[in-house]
Amino acid sequence: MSLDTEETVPAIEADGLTKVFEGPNRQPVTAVDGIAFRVPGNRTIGLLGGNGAGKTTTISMVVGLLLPTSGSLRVLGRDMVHDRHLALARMNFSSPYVDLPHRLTVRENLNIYAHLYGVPSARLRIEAVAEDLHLTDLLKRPAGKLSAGQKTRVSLAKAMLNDPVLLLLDEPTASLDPDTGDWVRDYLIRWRARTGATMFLASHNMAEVERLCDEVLIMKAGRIQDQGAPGALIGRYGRRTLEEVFLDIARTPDPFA
Ligand SMILES: Nc1ncnc2c1ncn2[C@@H]1O[C@H](COP(=O)(O)OP(=O)(O)OP(=O)(O)O)[C@@H](O)[C@H]1O
Repeated sequence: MSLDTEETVPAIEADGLTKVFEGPNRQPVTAVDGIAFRVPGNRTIGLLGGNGAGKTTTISMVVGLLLPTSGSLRVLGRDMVHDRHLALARMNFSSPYVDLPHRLTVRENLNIYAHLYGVPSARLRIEAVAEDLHLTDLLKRPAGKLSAGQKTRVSLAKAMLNDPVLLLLDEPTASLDPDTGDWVRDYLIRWRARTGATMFLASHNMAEVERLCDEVLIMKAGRIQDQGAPGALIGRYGRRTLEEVFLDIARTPDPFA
C-alpha cells in the first residue's frame, strides 16, 4: 500500500512483513501479521495502535533489532535481512525502553555511541547535541541517576549523534511533563524542517500525532487497519479528533479474531 506517489527511494518499504514470536507453552504469537506500507522521504509518519497491536515489534524490525519471520523490508533502499549494515549508519532510533549503562555518565554513554556510529569530532558533536537538547548540565551525571524524563531526552540526544536521515521514535515524549513534551515536539518539528529527514514514530498521544505527522498507520492485532492524513481520517470517520477515530477503530470488533 502506498502513502504517496513520489519517485524517490522510499525511507521504508514493507511488504507482507510478519513477525511470529514463541509465546507461553511454545504457542506462536503473531505480533505483526503480513503488513504492507511505504514511508516516503522527508515526511513524518505515525504508527498508532492499542497495547499489543504490534508497533514496537514493527519499529524493532525497521531498526534491525529483530529479524522478520517472513516478508520483505527495505529501509533507505537496503534489504534489512541481507544488507542492513548499509542502512543502519544513516538511521537512528530513540526509545524509552532502551536502558543506558547506569554507572557511566551521560557524556561517557554518548561518547560510546558516537564512536559506534563513527561520528567525526565526537566531543564537539556531543556538546552541540547536548546544547540543542538542553542537556549540557547533565553530561557529568551517571545515567542511572537521571529522572525518566531526563532519560528520554538523553535517548533523543543519542539518536541525533549521527545526523540520521531516518529517525525512528518509540513514544518520543513518554514520561515528559507537558511543558518539556511540548518543547521536544517543537524541537522535532524544527529538526525535521531543517534537515529534511524522515521520522517514523509510535505514540499513544493522539494530539502529538496530529501535530507532528503527515500520515498515520493505525495497527490492530498485528495488521494495518486504516491509514491516511490525520485530517482526512477525522473527516472520513465523521469525528472531531484523531483520538475519536482511534477509539472507533479500537472498539470495532476484529473480523479476524
Ligand atoms: N519477545 C516477545 N516474545 C513473545 N511475544 C512478544 C514478544 N514481544 C512482543 N510480543 C507480543 O507481540 C504482540 C505485539 O507486541 P508489541 O510490543 O509490538 O505491541 P505494541 O503495539 O508496541 O504495544 P504497546 O503499546 O503496549 O507498547 C503482543 O501480543 C506481545 O505480547
